[in-house]
Amino acid sequence: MLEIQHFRKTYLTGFQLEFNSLHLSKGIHLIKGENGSGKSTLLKAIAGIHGFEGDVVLNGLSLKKEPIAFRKLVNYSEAEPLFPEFLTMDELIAFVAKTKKADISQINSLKEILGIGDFSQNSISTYSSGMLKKTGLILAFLGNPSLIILDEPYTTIDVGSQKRLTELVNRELKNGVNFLLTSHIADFEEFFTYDSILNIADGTLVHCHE
Ligand SMILES: Nc1ncnc2c1ncn2[C@@H]1O[C@H](COP(=O)(O)OP(=O)(O)OP(=O)(O)O)[C@@H](O)[C@H]1O
Repeated sequence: MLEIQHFRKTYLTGFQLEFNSLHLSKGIHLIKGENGSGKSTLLKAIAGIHGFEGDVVLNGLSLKKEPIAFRKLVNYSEAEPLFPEFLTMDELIAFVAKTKKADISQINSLKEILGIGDFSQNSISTYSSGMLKKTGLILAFLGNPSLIILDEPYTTIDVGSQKRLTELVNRELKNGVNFLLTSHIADFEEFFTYDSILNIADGTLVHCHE
């Protein structure tokens, strides 16, 4: 499903993440690592959000050679999402739904699963951290992505929403969607049957088990 070749990302601060190759099969994969180890850095690179050396290939499509087609297949939810404060969730959803070709029934279903209610009509400036996270999560499921990247999806959302999010991920897995996740929650590894677990430490990435 996903191939990463000759990956290197260096920040001006001196932090570097580097590995030669990674192959992930279809399914769901977990990336673990201590604070500051580089999990978000890797996810943002795979999502095509920031530059890096090397290439990422999803279902045969190269991020470097076919960036627009690649990005159409990948959806991403940030660990701590930030959105323009003057917009409402509904306006953000409408914009992303258009680019991702999502229909109204999918939007309504995602809003119900995450317990949004009428809150989506309010401007983002009024949102709690949980509501901000839910906004990012809804955007990440819109359309028909091949890969959904969720960075710390369970942080800040309530227990009921966590449970329904787990059911949603499992449902989409059955529909053939692939997932790449990170989490700090201790019992998170029990939530899913992972196809592989990876660990980032000392500036590199290794498979823990498959
Ligand atoms: N835009 C940036 N510019 C410079 N350094 C950065 C930038 N983003 C991240 N870093 C640094 O890169 C390293 C890895 O950060 P990253 O956010 O990828 O870690 P993480 O594993 O996701 O951490 P956490 O578990 O705390 O979310 C850290 O040392 C961080 O300070």
